[in-house]
Amino acid sequence: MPKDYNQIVLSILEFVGGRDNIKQAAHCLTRLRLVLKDESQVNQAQLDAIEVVKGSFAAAGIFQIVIGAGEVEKVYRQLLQVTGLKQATLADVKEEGAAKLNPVQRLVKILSDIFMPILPAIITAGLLMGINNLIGSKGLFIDGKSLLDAYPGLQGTWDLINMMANTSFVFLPALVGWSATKKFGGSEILGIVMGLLLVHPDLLNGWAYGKAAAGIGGAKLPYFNILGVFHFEKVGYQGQILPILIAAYILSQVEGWLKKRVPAALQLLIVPITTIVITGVLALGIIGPVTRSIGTVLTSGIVGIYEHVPVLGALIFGALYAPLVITGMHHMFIAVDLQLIVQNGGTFIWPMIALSNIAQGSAALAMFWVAGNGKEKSMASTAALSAYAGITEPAMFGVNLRYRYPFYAALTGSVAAAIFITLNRVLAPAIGVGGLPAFISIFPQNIPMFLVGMVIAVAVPFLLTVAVAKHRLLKAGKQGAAVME
Ligand SMILES: OC[C@H]1O[C@H](O[C@H]2O[C@H](CO)[C@@H](O)[C@H](O)[C@H]2O)[C@H](O)[C@@H](O)[C@@H]1O
Repeated sequence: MPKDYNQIVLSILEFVGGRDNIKQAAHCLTRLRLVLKDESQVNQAQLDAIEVVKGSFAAAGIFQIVIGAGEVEKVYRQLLQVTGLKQATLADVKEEGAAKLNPVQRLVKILSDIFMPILPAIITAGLLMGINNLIGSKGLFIDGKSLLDAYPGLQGTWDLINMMANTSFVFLPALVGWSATKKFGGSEILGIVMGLLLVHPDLLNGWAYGKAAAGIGGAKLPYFNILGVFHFEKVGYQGQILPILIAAYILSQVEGWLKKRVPAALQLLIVPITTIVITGVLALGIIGPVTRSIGTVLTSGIVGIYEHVPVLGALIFGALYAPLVITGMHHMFIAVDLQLIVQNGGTFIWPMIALSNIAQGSAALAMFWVAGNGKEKSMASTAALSAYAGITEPAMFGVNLRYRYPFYAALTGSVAAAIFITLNRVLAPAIGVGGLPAFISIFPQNIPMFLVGMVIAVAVPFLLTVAVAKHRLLKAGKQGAAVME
């Protein structure tokens, strides 16, 4: 029987507090996103019981109703018709939602919004680095030798892959500069220039900073001497994110301030050059050195937790990462990962992220195994595949959260795997695909322990989910329905 979308919309309206409680409405691929005046008016139990609703939650100031791909547009169209609300874009709704956040939530959201667009570049680097690791590691395929030692003809290919892999890391400030100025409302091209300035070849390469600062082997820090009055370090910020984040914010402010004051006819002549010179001097003279020190302190703090209370850290992260993905704020961890890679030589966070994603995939796979009907089965298999490739939303919203127990099983597996790899000091030199291919982006000497972690992340959620499903079947004595309740 065809669905009555008019009735569905009327029910949704009733349980979100009526038409008057909705400020704005948009939709994404699977969810209806509402900015509500008062979220306490929502009757969530009744809302979730509506035929097409697969779940609902509030995150980042937006009330999200999971409906599913294809169907959500129909509900949205009907909602606009019934309520007379104006069509809004996701960006409009996000902006409106952000106004409701507290300062910490807002900061997390800003970081997430900045790092999400550069993810493809970073993952490409992680995958290429992984391939290079495999070719260059001794004893991985041949006793005491790397593939490179055994087949020297691979050297040229290895060098080329290495260069491609490094590119996003060496020029990371330019990527962040683009994304951050975009977020802060400045000119993206000036953000890119500012990022490139911070890694200019005339500056001492940032990777050599420690050696030069400590005077190892007679190395010295070079300085800019500005008219004999100011002296500041002539050092680059390769792979660093804090200096460009702050510089991009200041650049956007300076540019915005100037644009409001300089007559339109003179703007191109005056605004970009003044913006770049002011921000460039501040970036190299103050922001860079200060944020380098802040970065060192923050990294030491995170590494300190990892060193002193590894189990607690892994437990919290393993359990909270997936819920954070639900809110969409998880991309801020890219910033933490990058900071750890540059200052700690590797990240212990991203390997846990990959295992958390795998755990969600395995719970969905178990639902595929136990699901009775064709539609549920196909949904669960597609969702599991997607999570194994690093994208967990279909598994979480489409399967695991709908039935809850697979989600808890996935969290249990994620925690167990996170504790295991943390105790075994698994580190990654880069961020790769956070799913089954993740192992190639782990330091070669840590790959065996990471693979054990992967087995845990696959087996625990799968077995737990199947066990609970079978238990429900036994209790209910009928196929399908009990599993899917
Ligand atoms: O943090 C690096 C990872 O980023 C992506 O995964 C994360 O975002 C996905 C989309 O929101 C989400 O489904 C996943 O659970 C998050 O870990 C990327 O897909 C991963 O490959 C990458 O390692």
